[in-house]
Amino acid sequence: MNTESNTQPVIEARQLDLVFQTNDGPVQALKDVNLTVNKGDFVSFIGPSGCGKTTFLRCVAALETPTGGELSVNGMTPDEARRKRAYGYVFQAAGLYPWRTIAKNIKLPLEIMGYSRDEQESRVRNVLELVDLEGFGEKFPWQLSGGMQQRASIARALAFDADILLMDEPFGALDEIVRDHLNEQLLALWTRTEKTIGFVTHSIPEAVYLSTRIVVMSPRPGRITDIIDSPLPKERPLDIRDTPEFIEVAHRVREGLRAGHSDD
Ligand SMILES: Nc1ncnc2c1ncn2[C@@H]1O[C@H](COP(=O)(O)OP(=O)(O)OP(=O)(O)O)[C@@H](O)[C@H]1O
Repeated sequence: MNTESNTQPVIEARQLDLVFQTNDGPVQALKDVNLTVNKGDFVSFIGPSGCGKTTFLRCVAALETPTGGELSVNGMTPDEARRKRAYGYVFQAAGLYPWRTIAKNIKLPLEIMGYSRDEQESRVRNVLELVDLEGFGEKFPWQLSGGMQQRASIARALAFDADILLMDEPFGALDEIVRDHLNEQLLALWTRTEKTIGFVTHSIPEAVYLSTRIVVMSPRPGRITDIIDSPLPKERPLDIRDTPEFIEVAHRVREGLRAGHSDD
């Protein structure tokens, strides 16, 4: 693999702050967040509820505006990056329209953007194949299992072929066996497409299994307590979770989470 492409910054946050003004006073959701995500990284954000994981992802997607510091996405402001369709966003709930088929759900943003019919068709075929849902385009969301719906929503996020994929706890609501399977498929997709992925999770094994870097966060105010570069190889069968290397990384994440708590 080309190591140069690995050090090309895609997301850069410097001294990022975000304070929400609420009726109960200001809430500091992010404080002094410094992070560089390089091209092709798989970065997980882990931390207790309220530590700012979603807020950080939403800042990258220009859905929130930081109140301090700097943030760039592909060398642009998040707003510019959004206009250039630099990323796809996957939410915790699949969020598919029940009255549209899977193919038509994936097509919707492409229709809005004015892609030709042929282009829409070929993109839908492509992304359905990427998430292993060939042949399901004409089904309605309710005809698919929860895991398949989530894969369809990943397909929709991939339809623009953006090189960044932002995923906010996409598998949080699924049972462990389905989640394991989706984790394997997501890794295969990441290897195949070389996308840069930002992934929010509450699960230590999920973060360690998937990531090249793990960002451990703590709440009140939301900040980064540790950034772990994973020593695990890119090729990861599920049973890598039983190896000493995996257990050691998981241990460090747990320590980071504990350290964040003791500062409360
Ligand atoms: N629009 C908003 N207005 C006011 N406060 C907000 C808003 N969005 C988030 N917050 C607050 O900012 C903090 C960070 O929230 P955020 O959702 O980013 O945390 P999180 O780590 O993603 O949590 P979870 O794991 O529960 O999803 C929390 O204290 C939350 O209540």
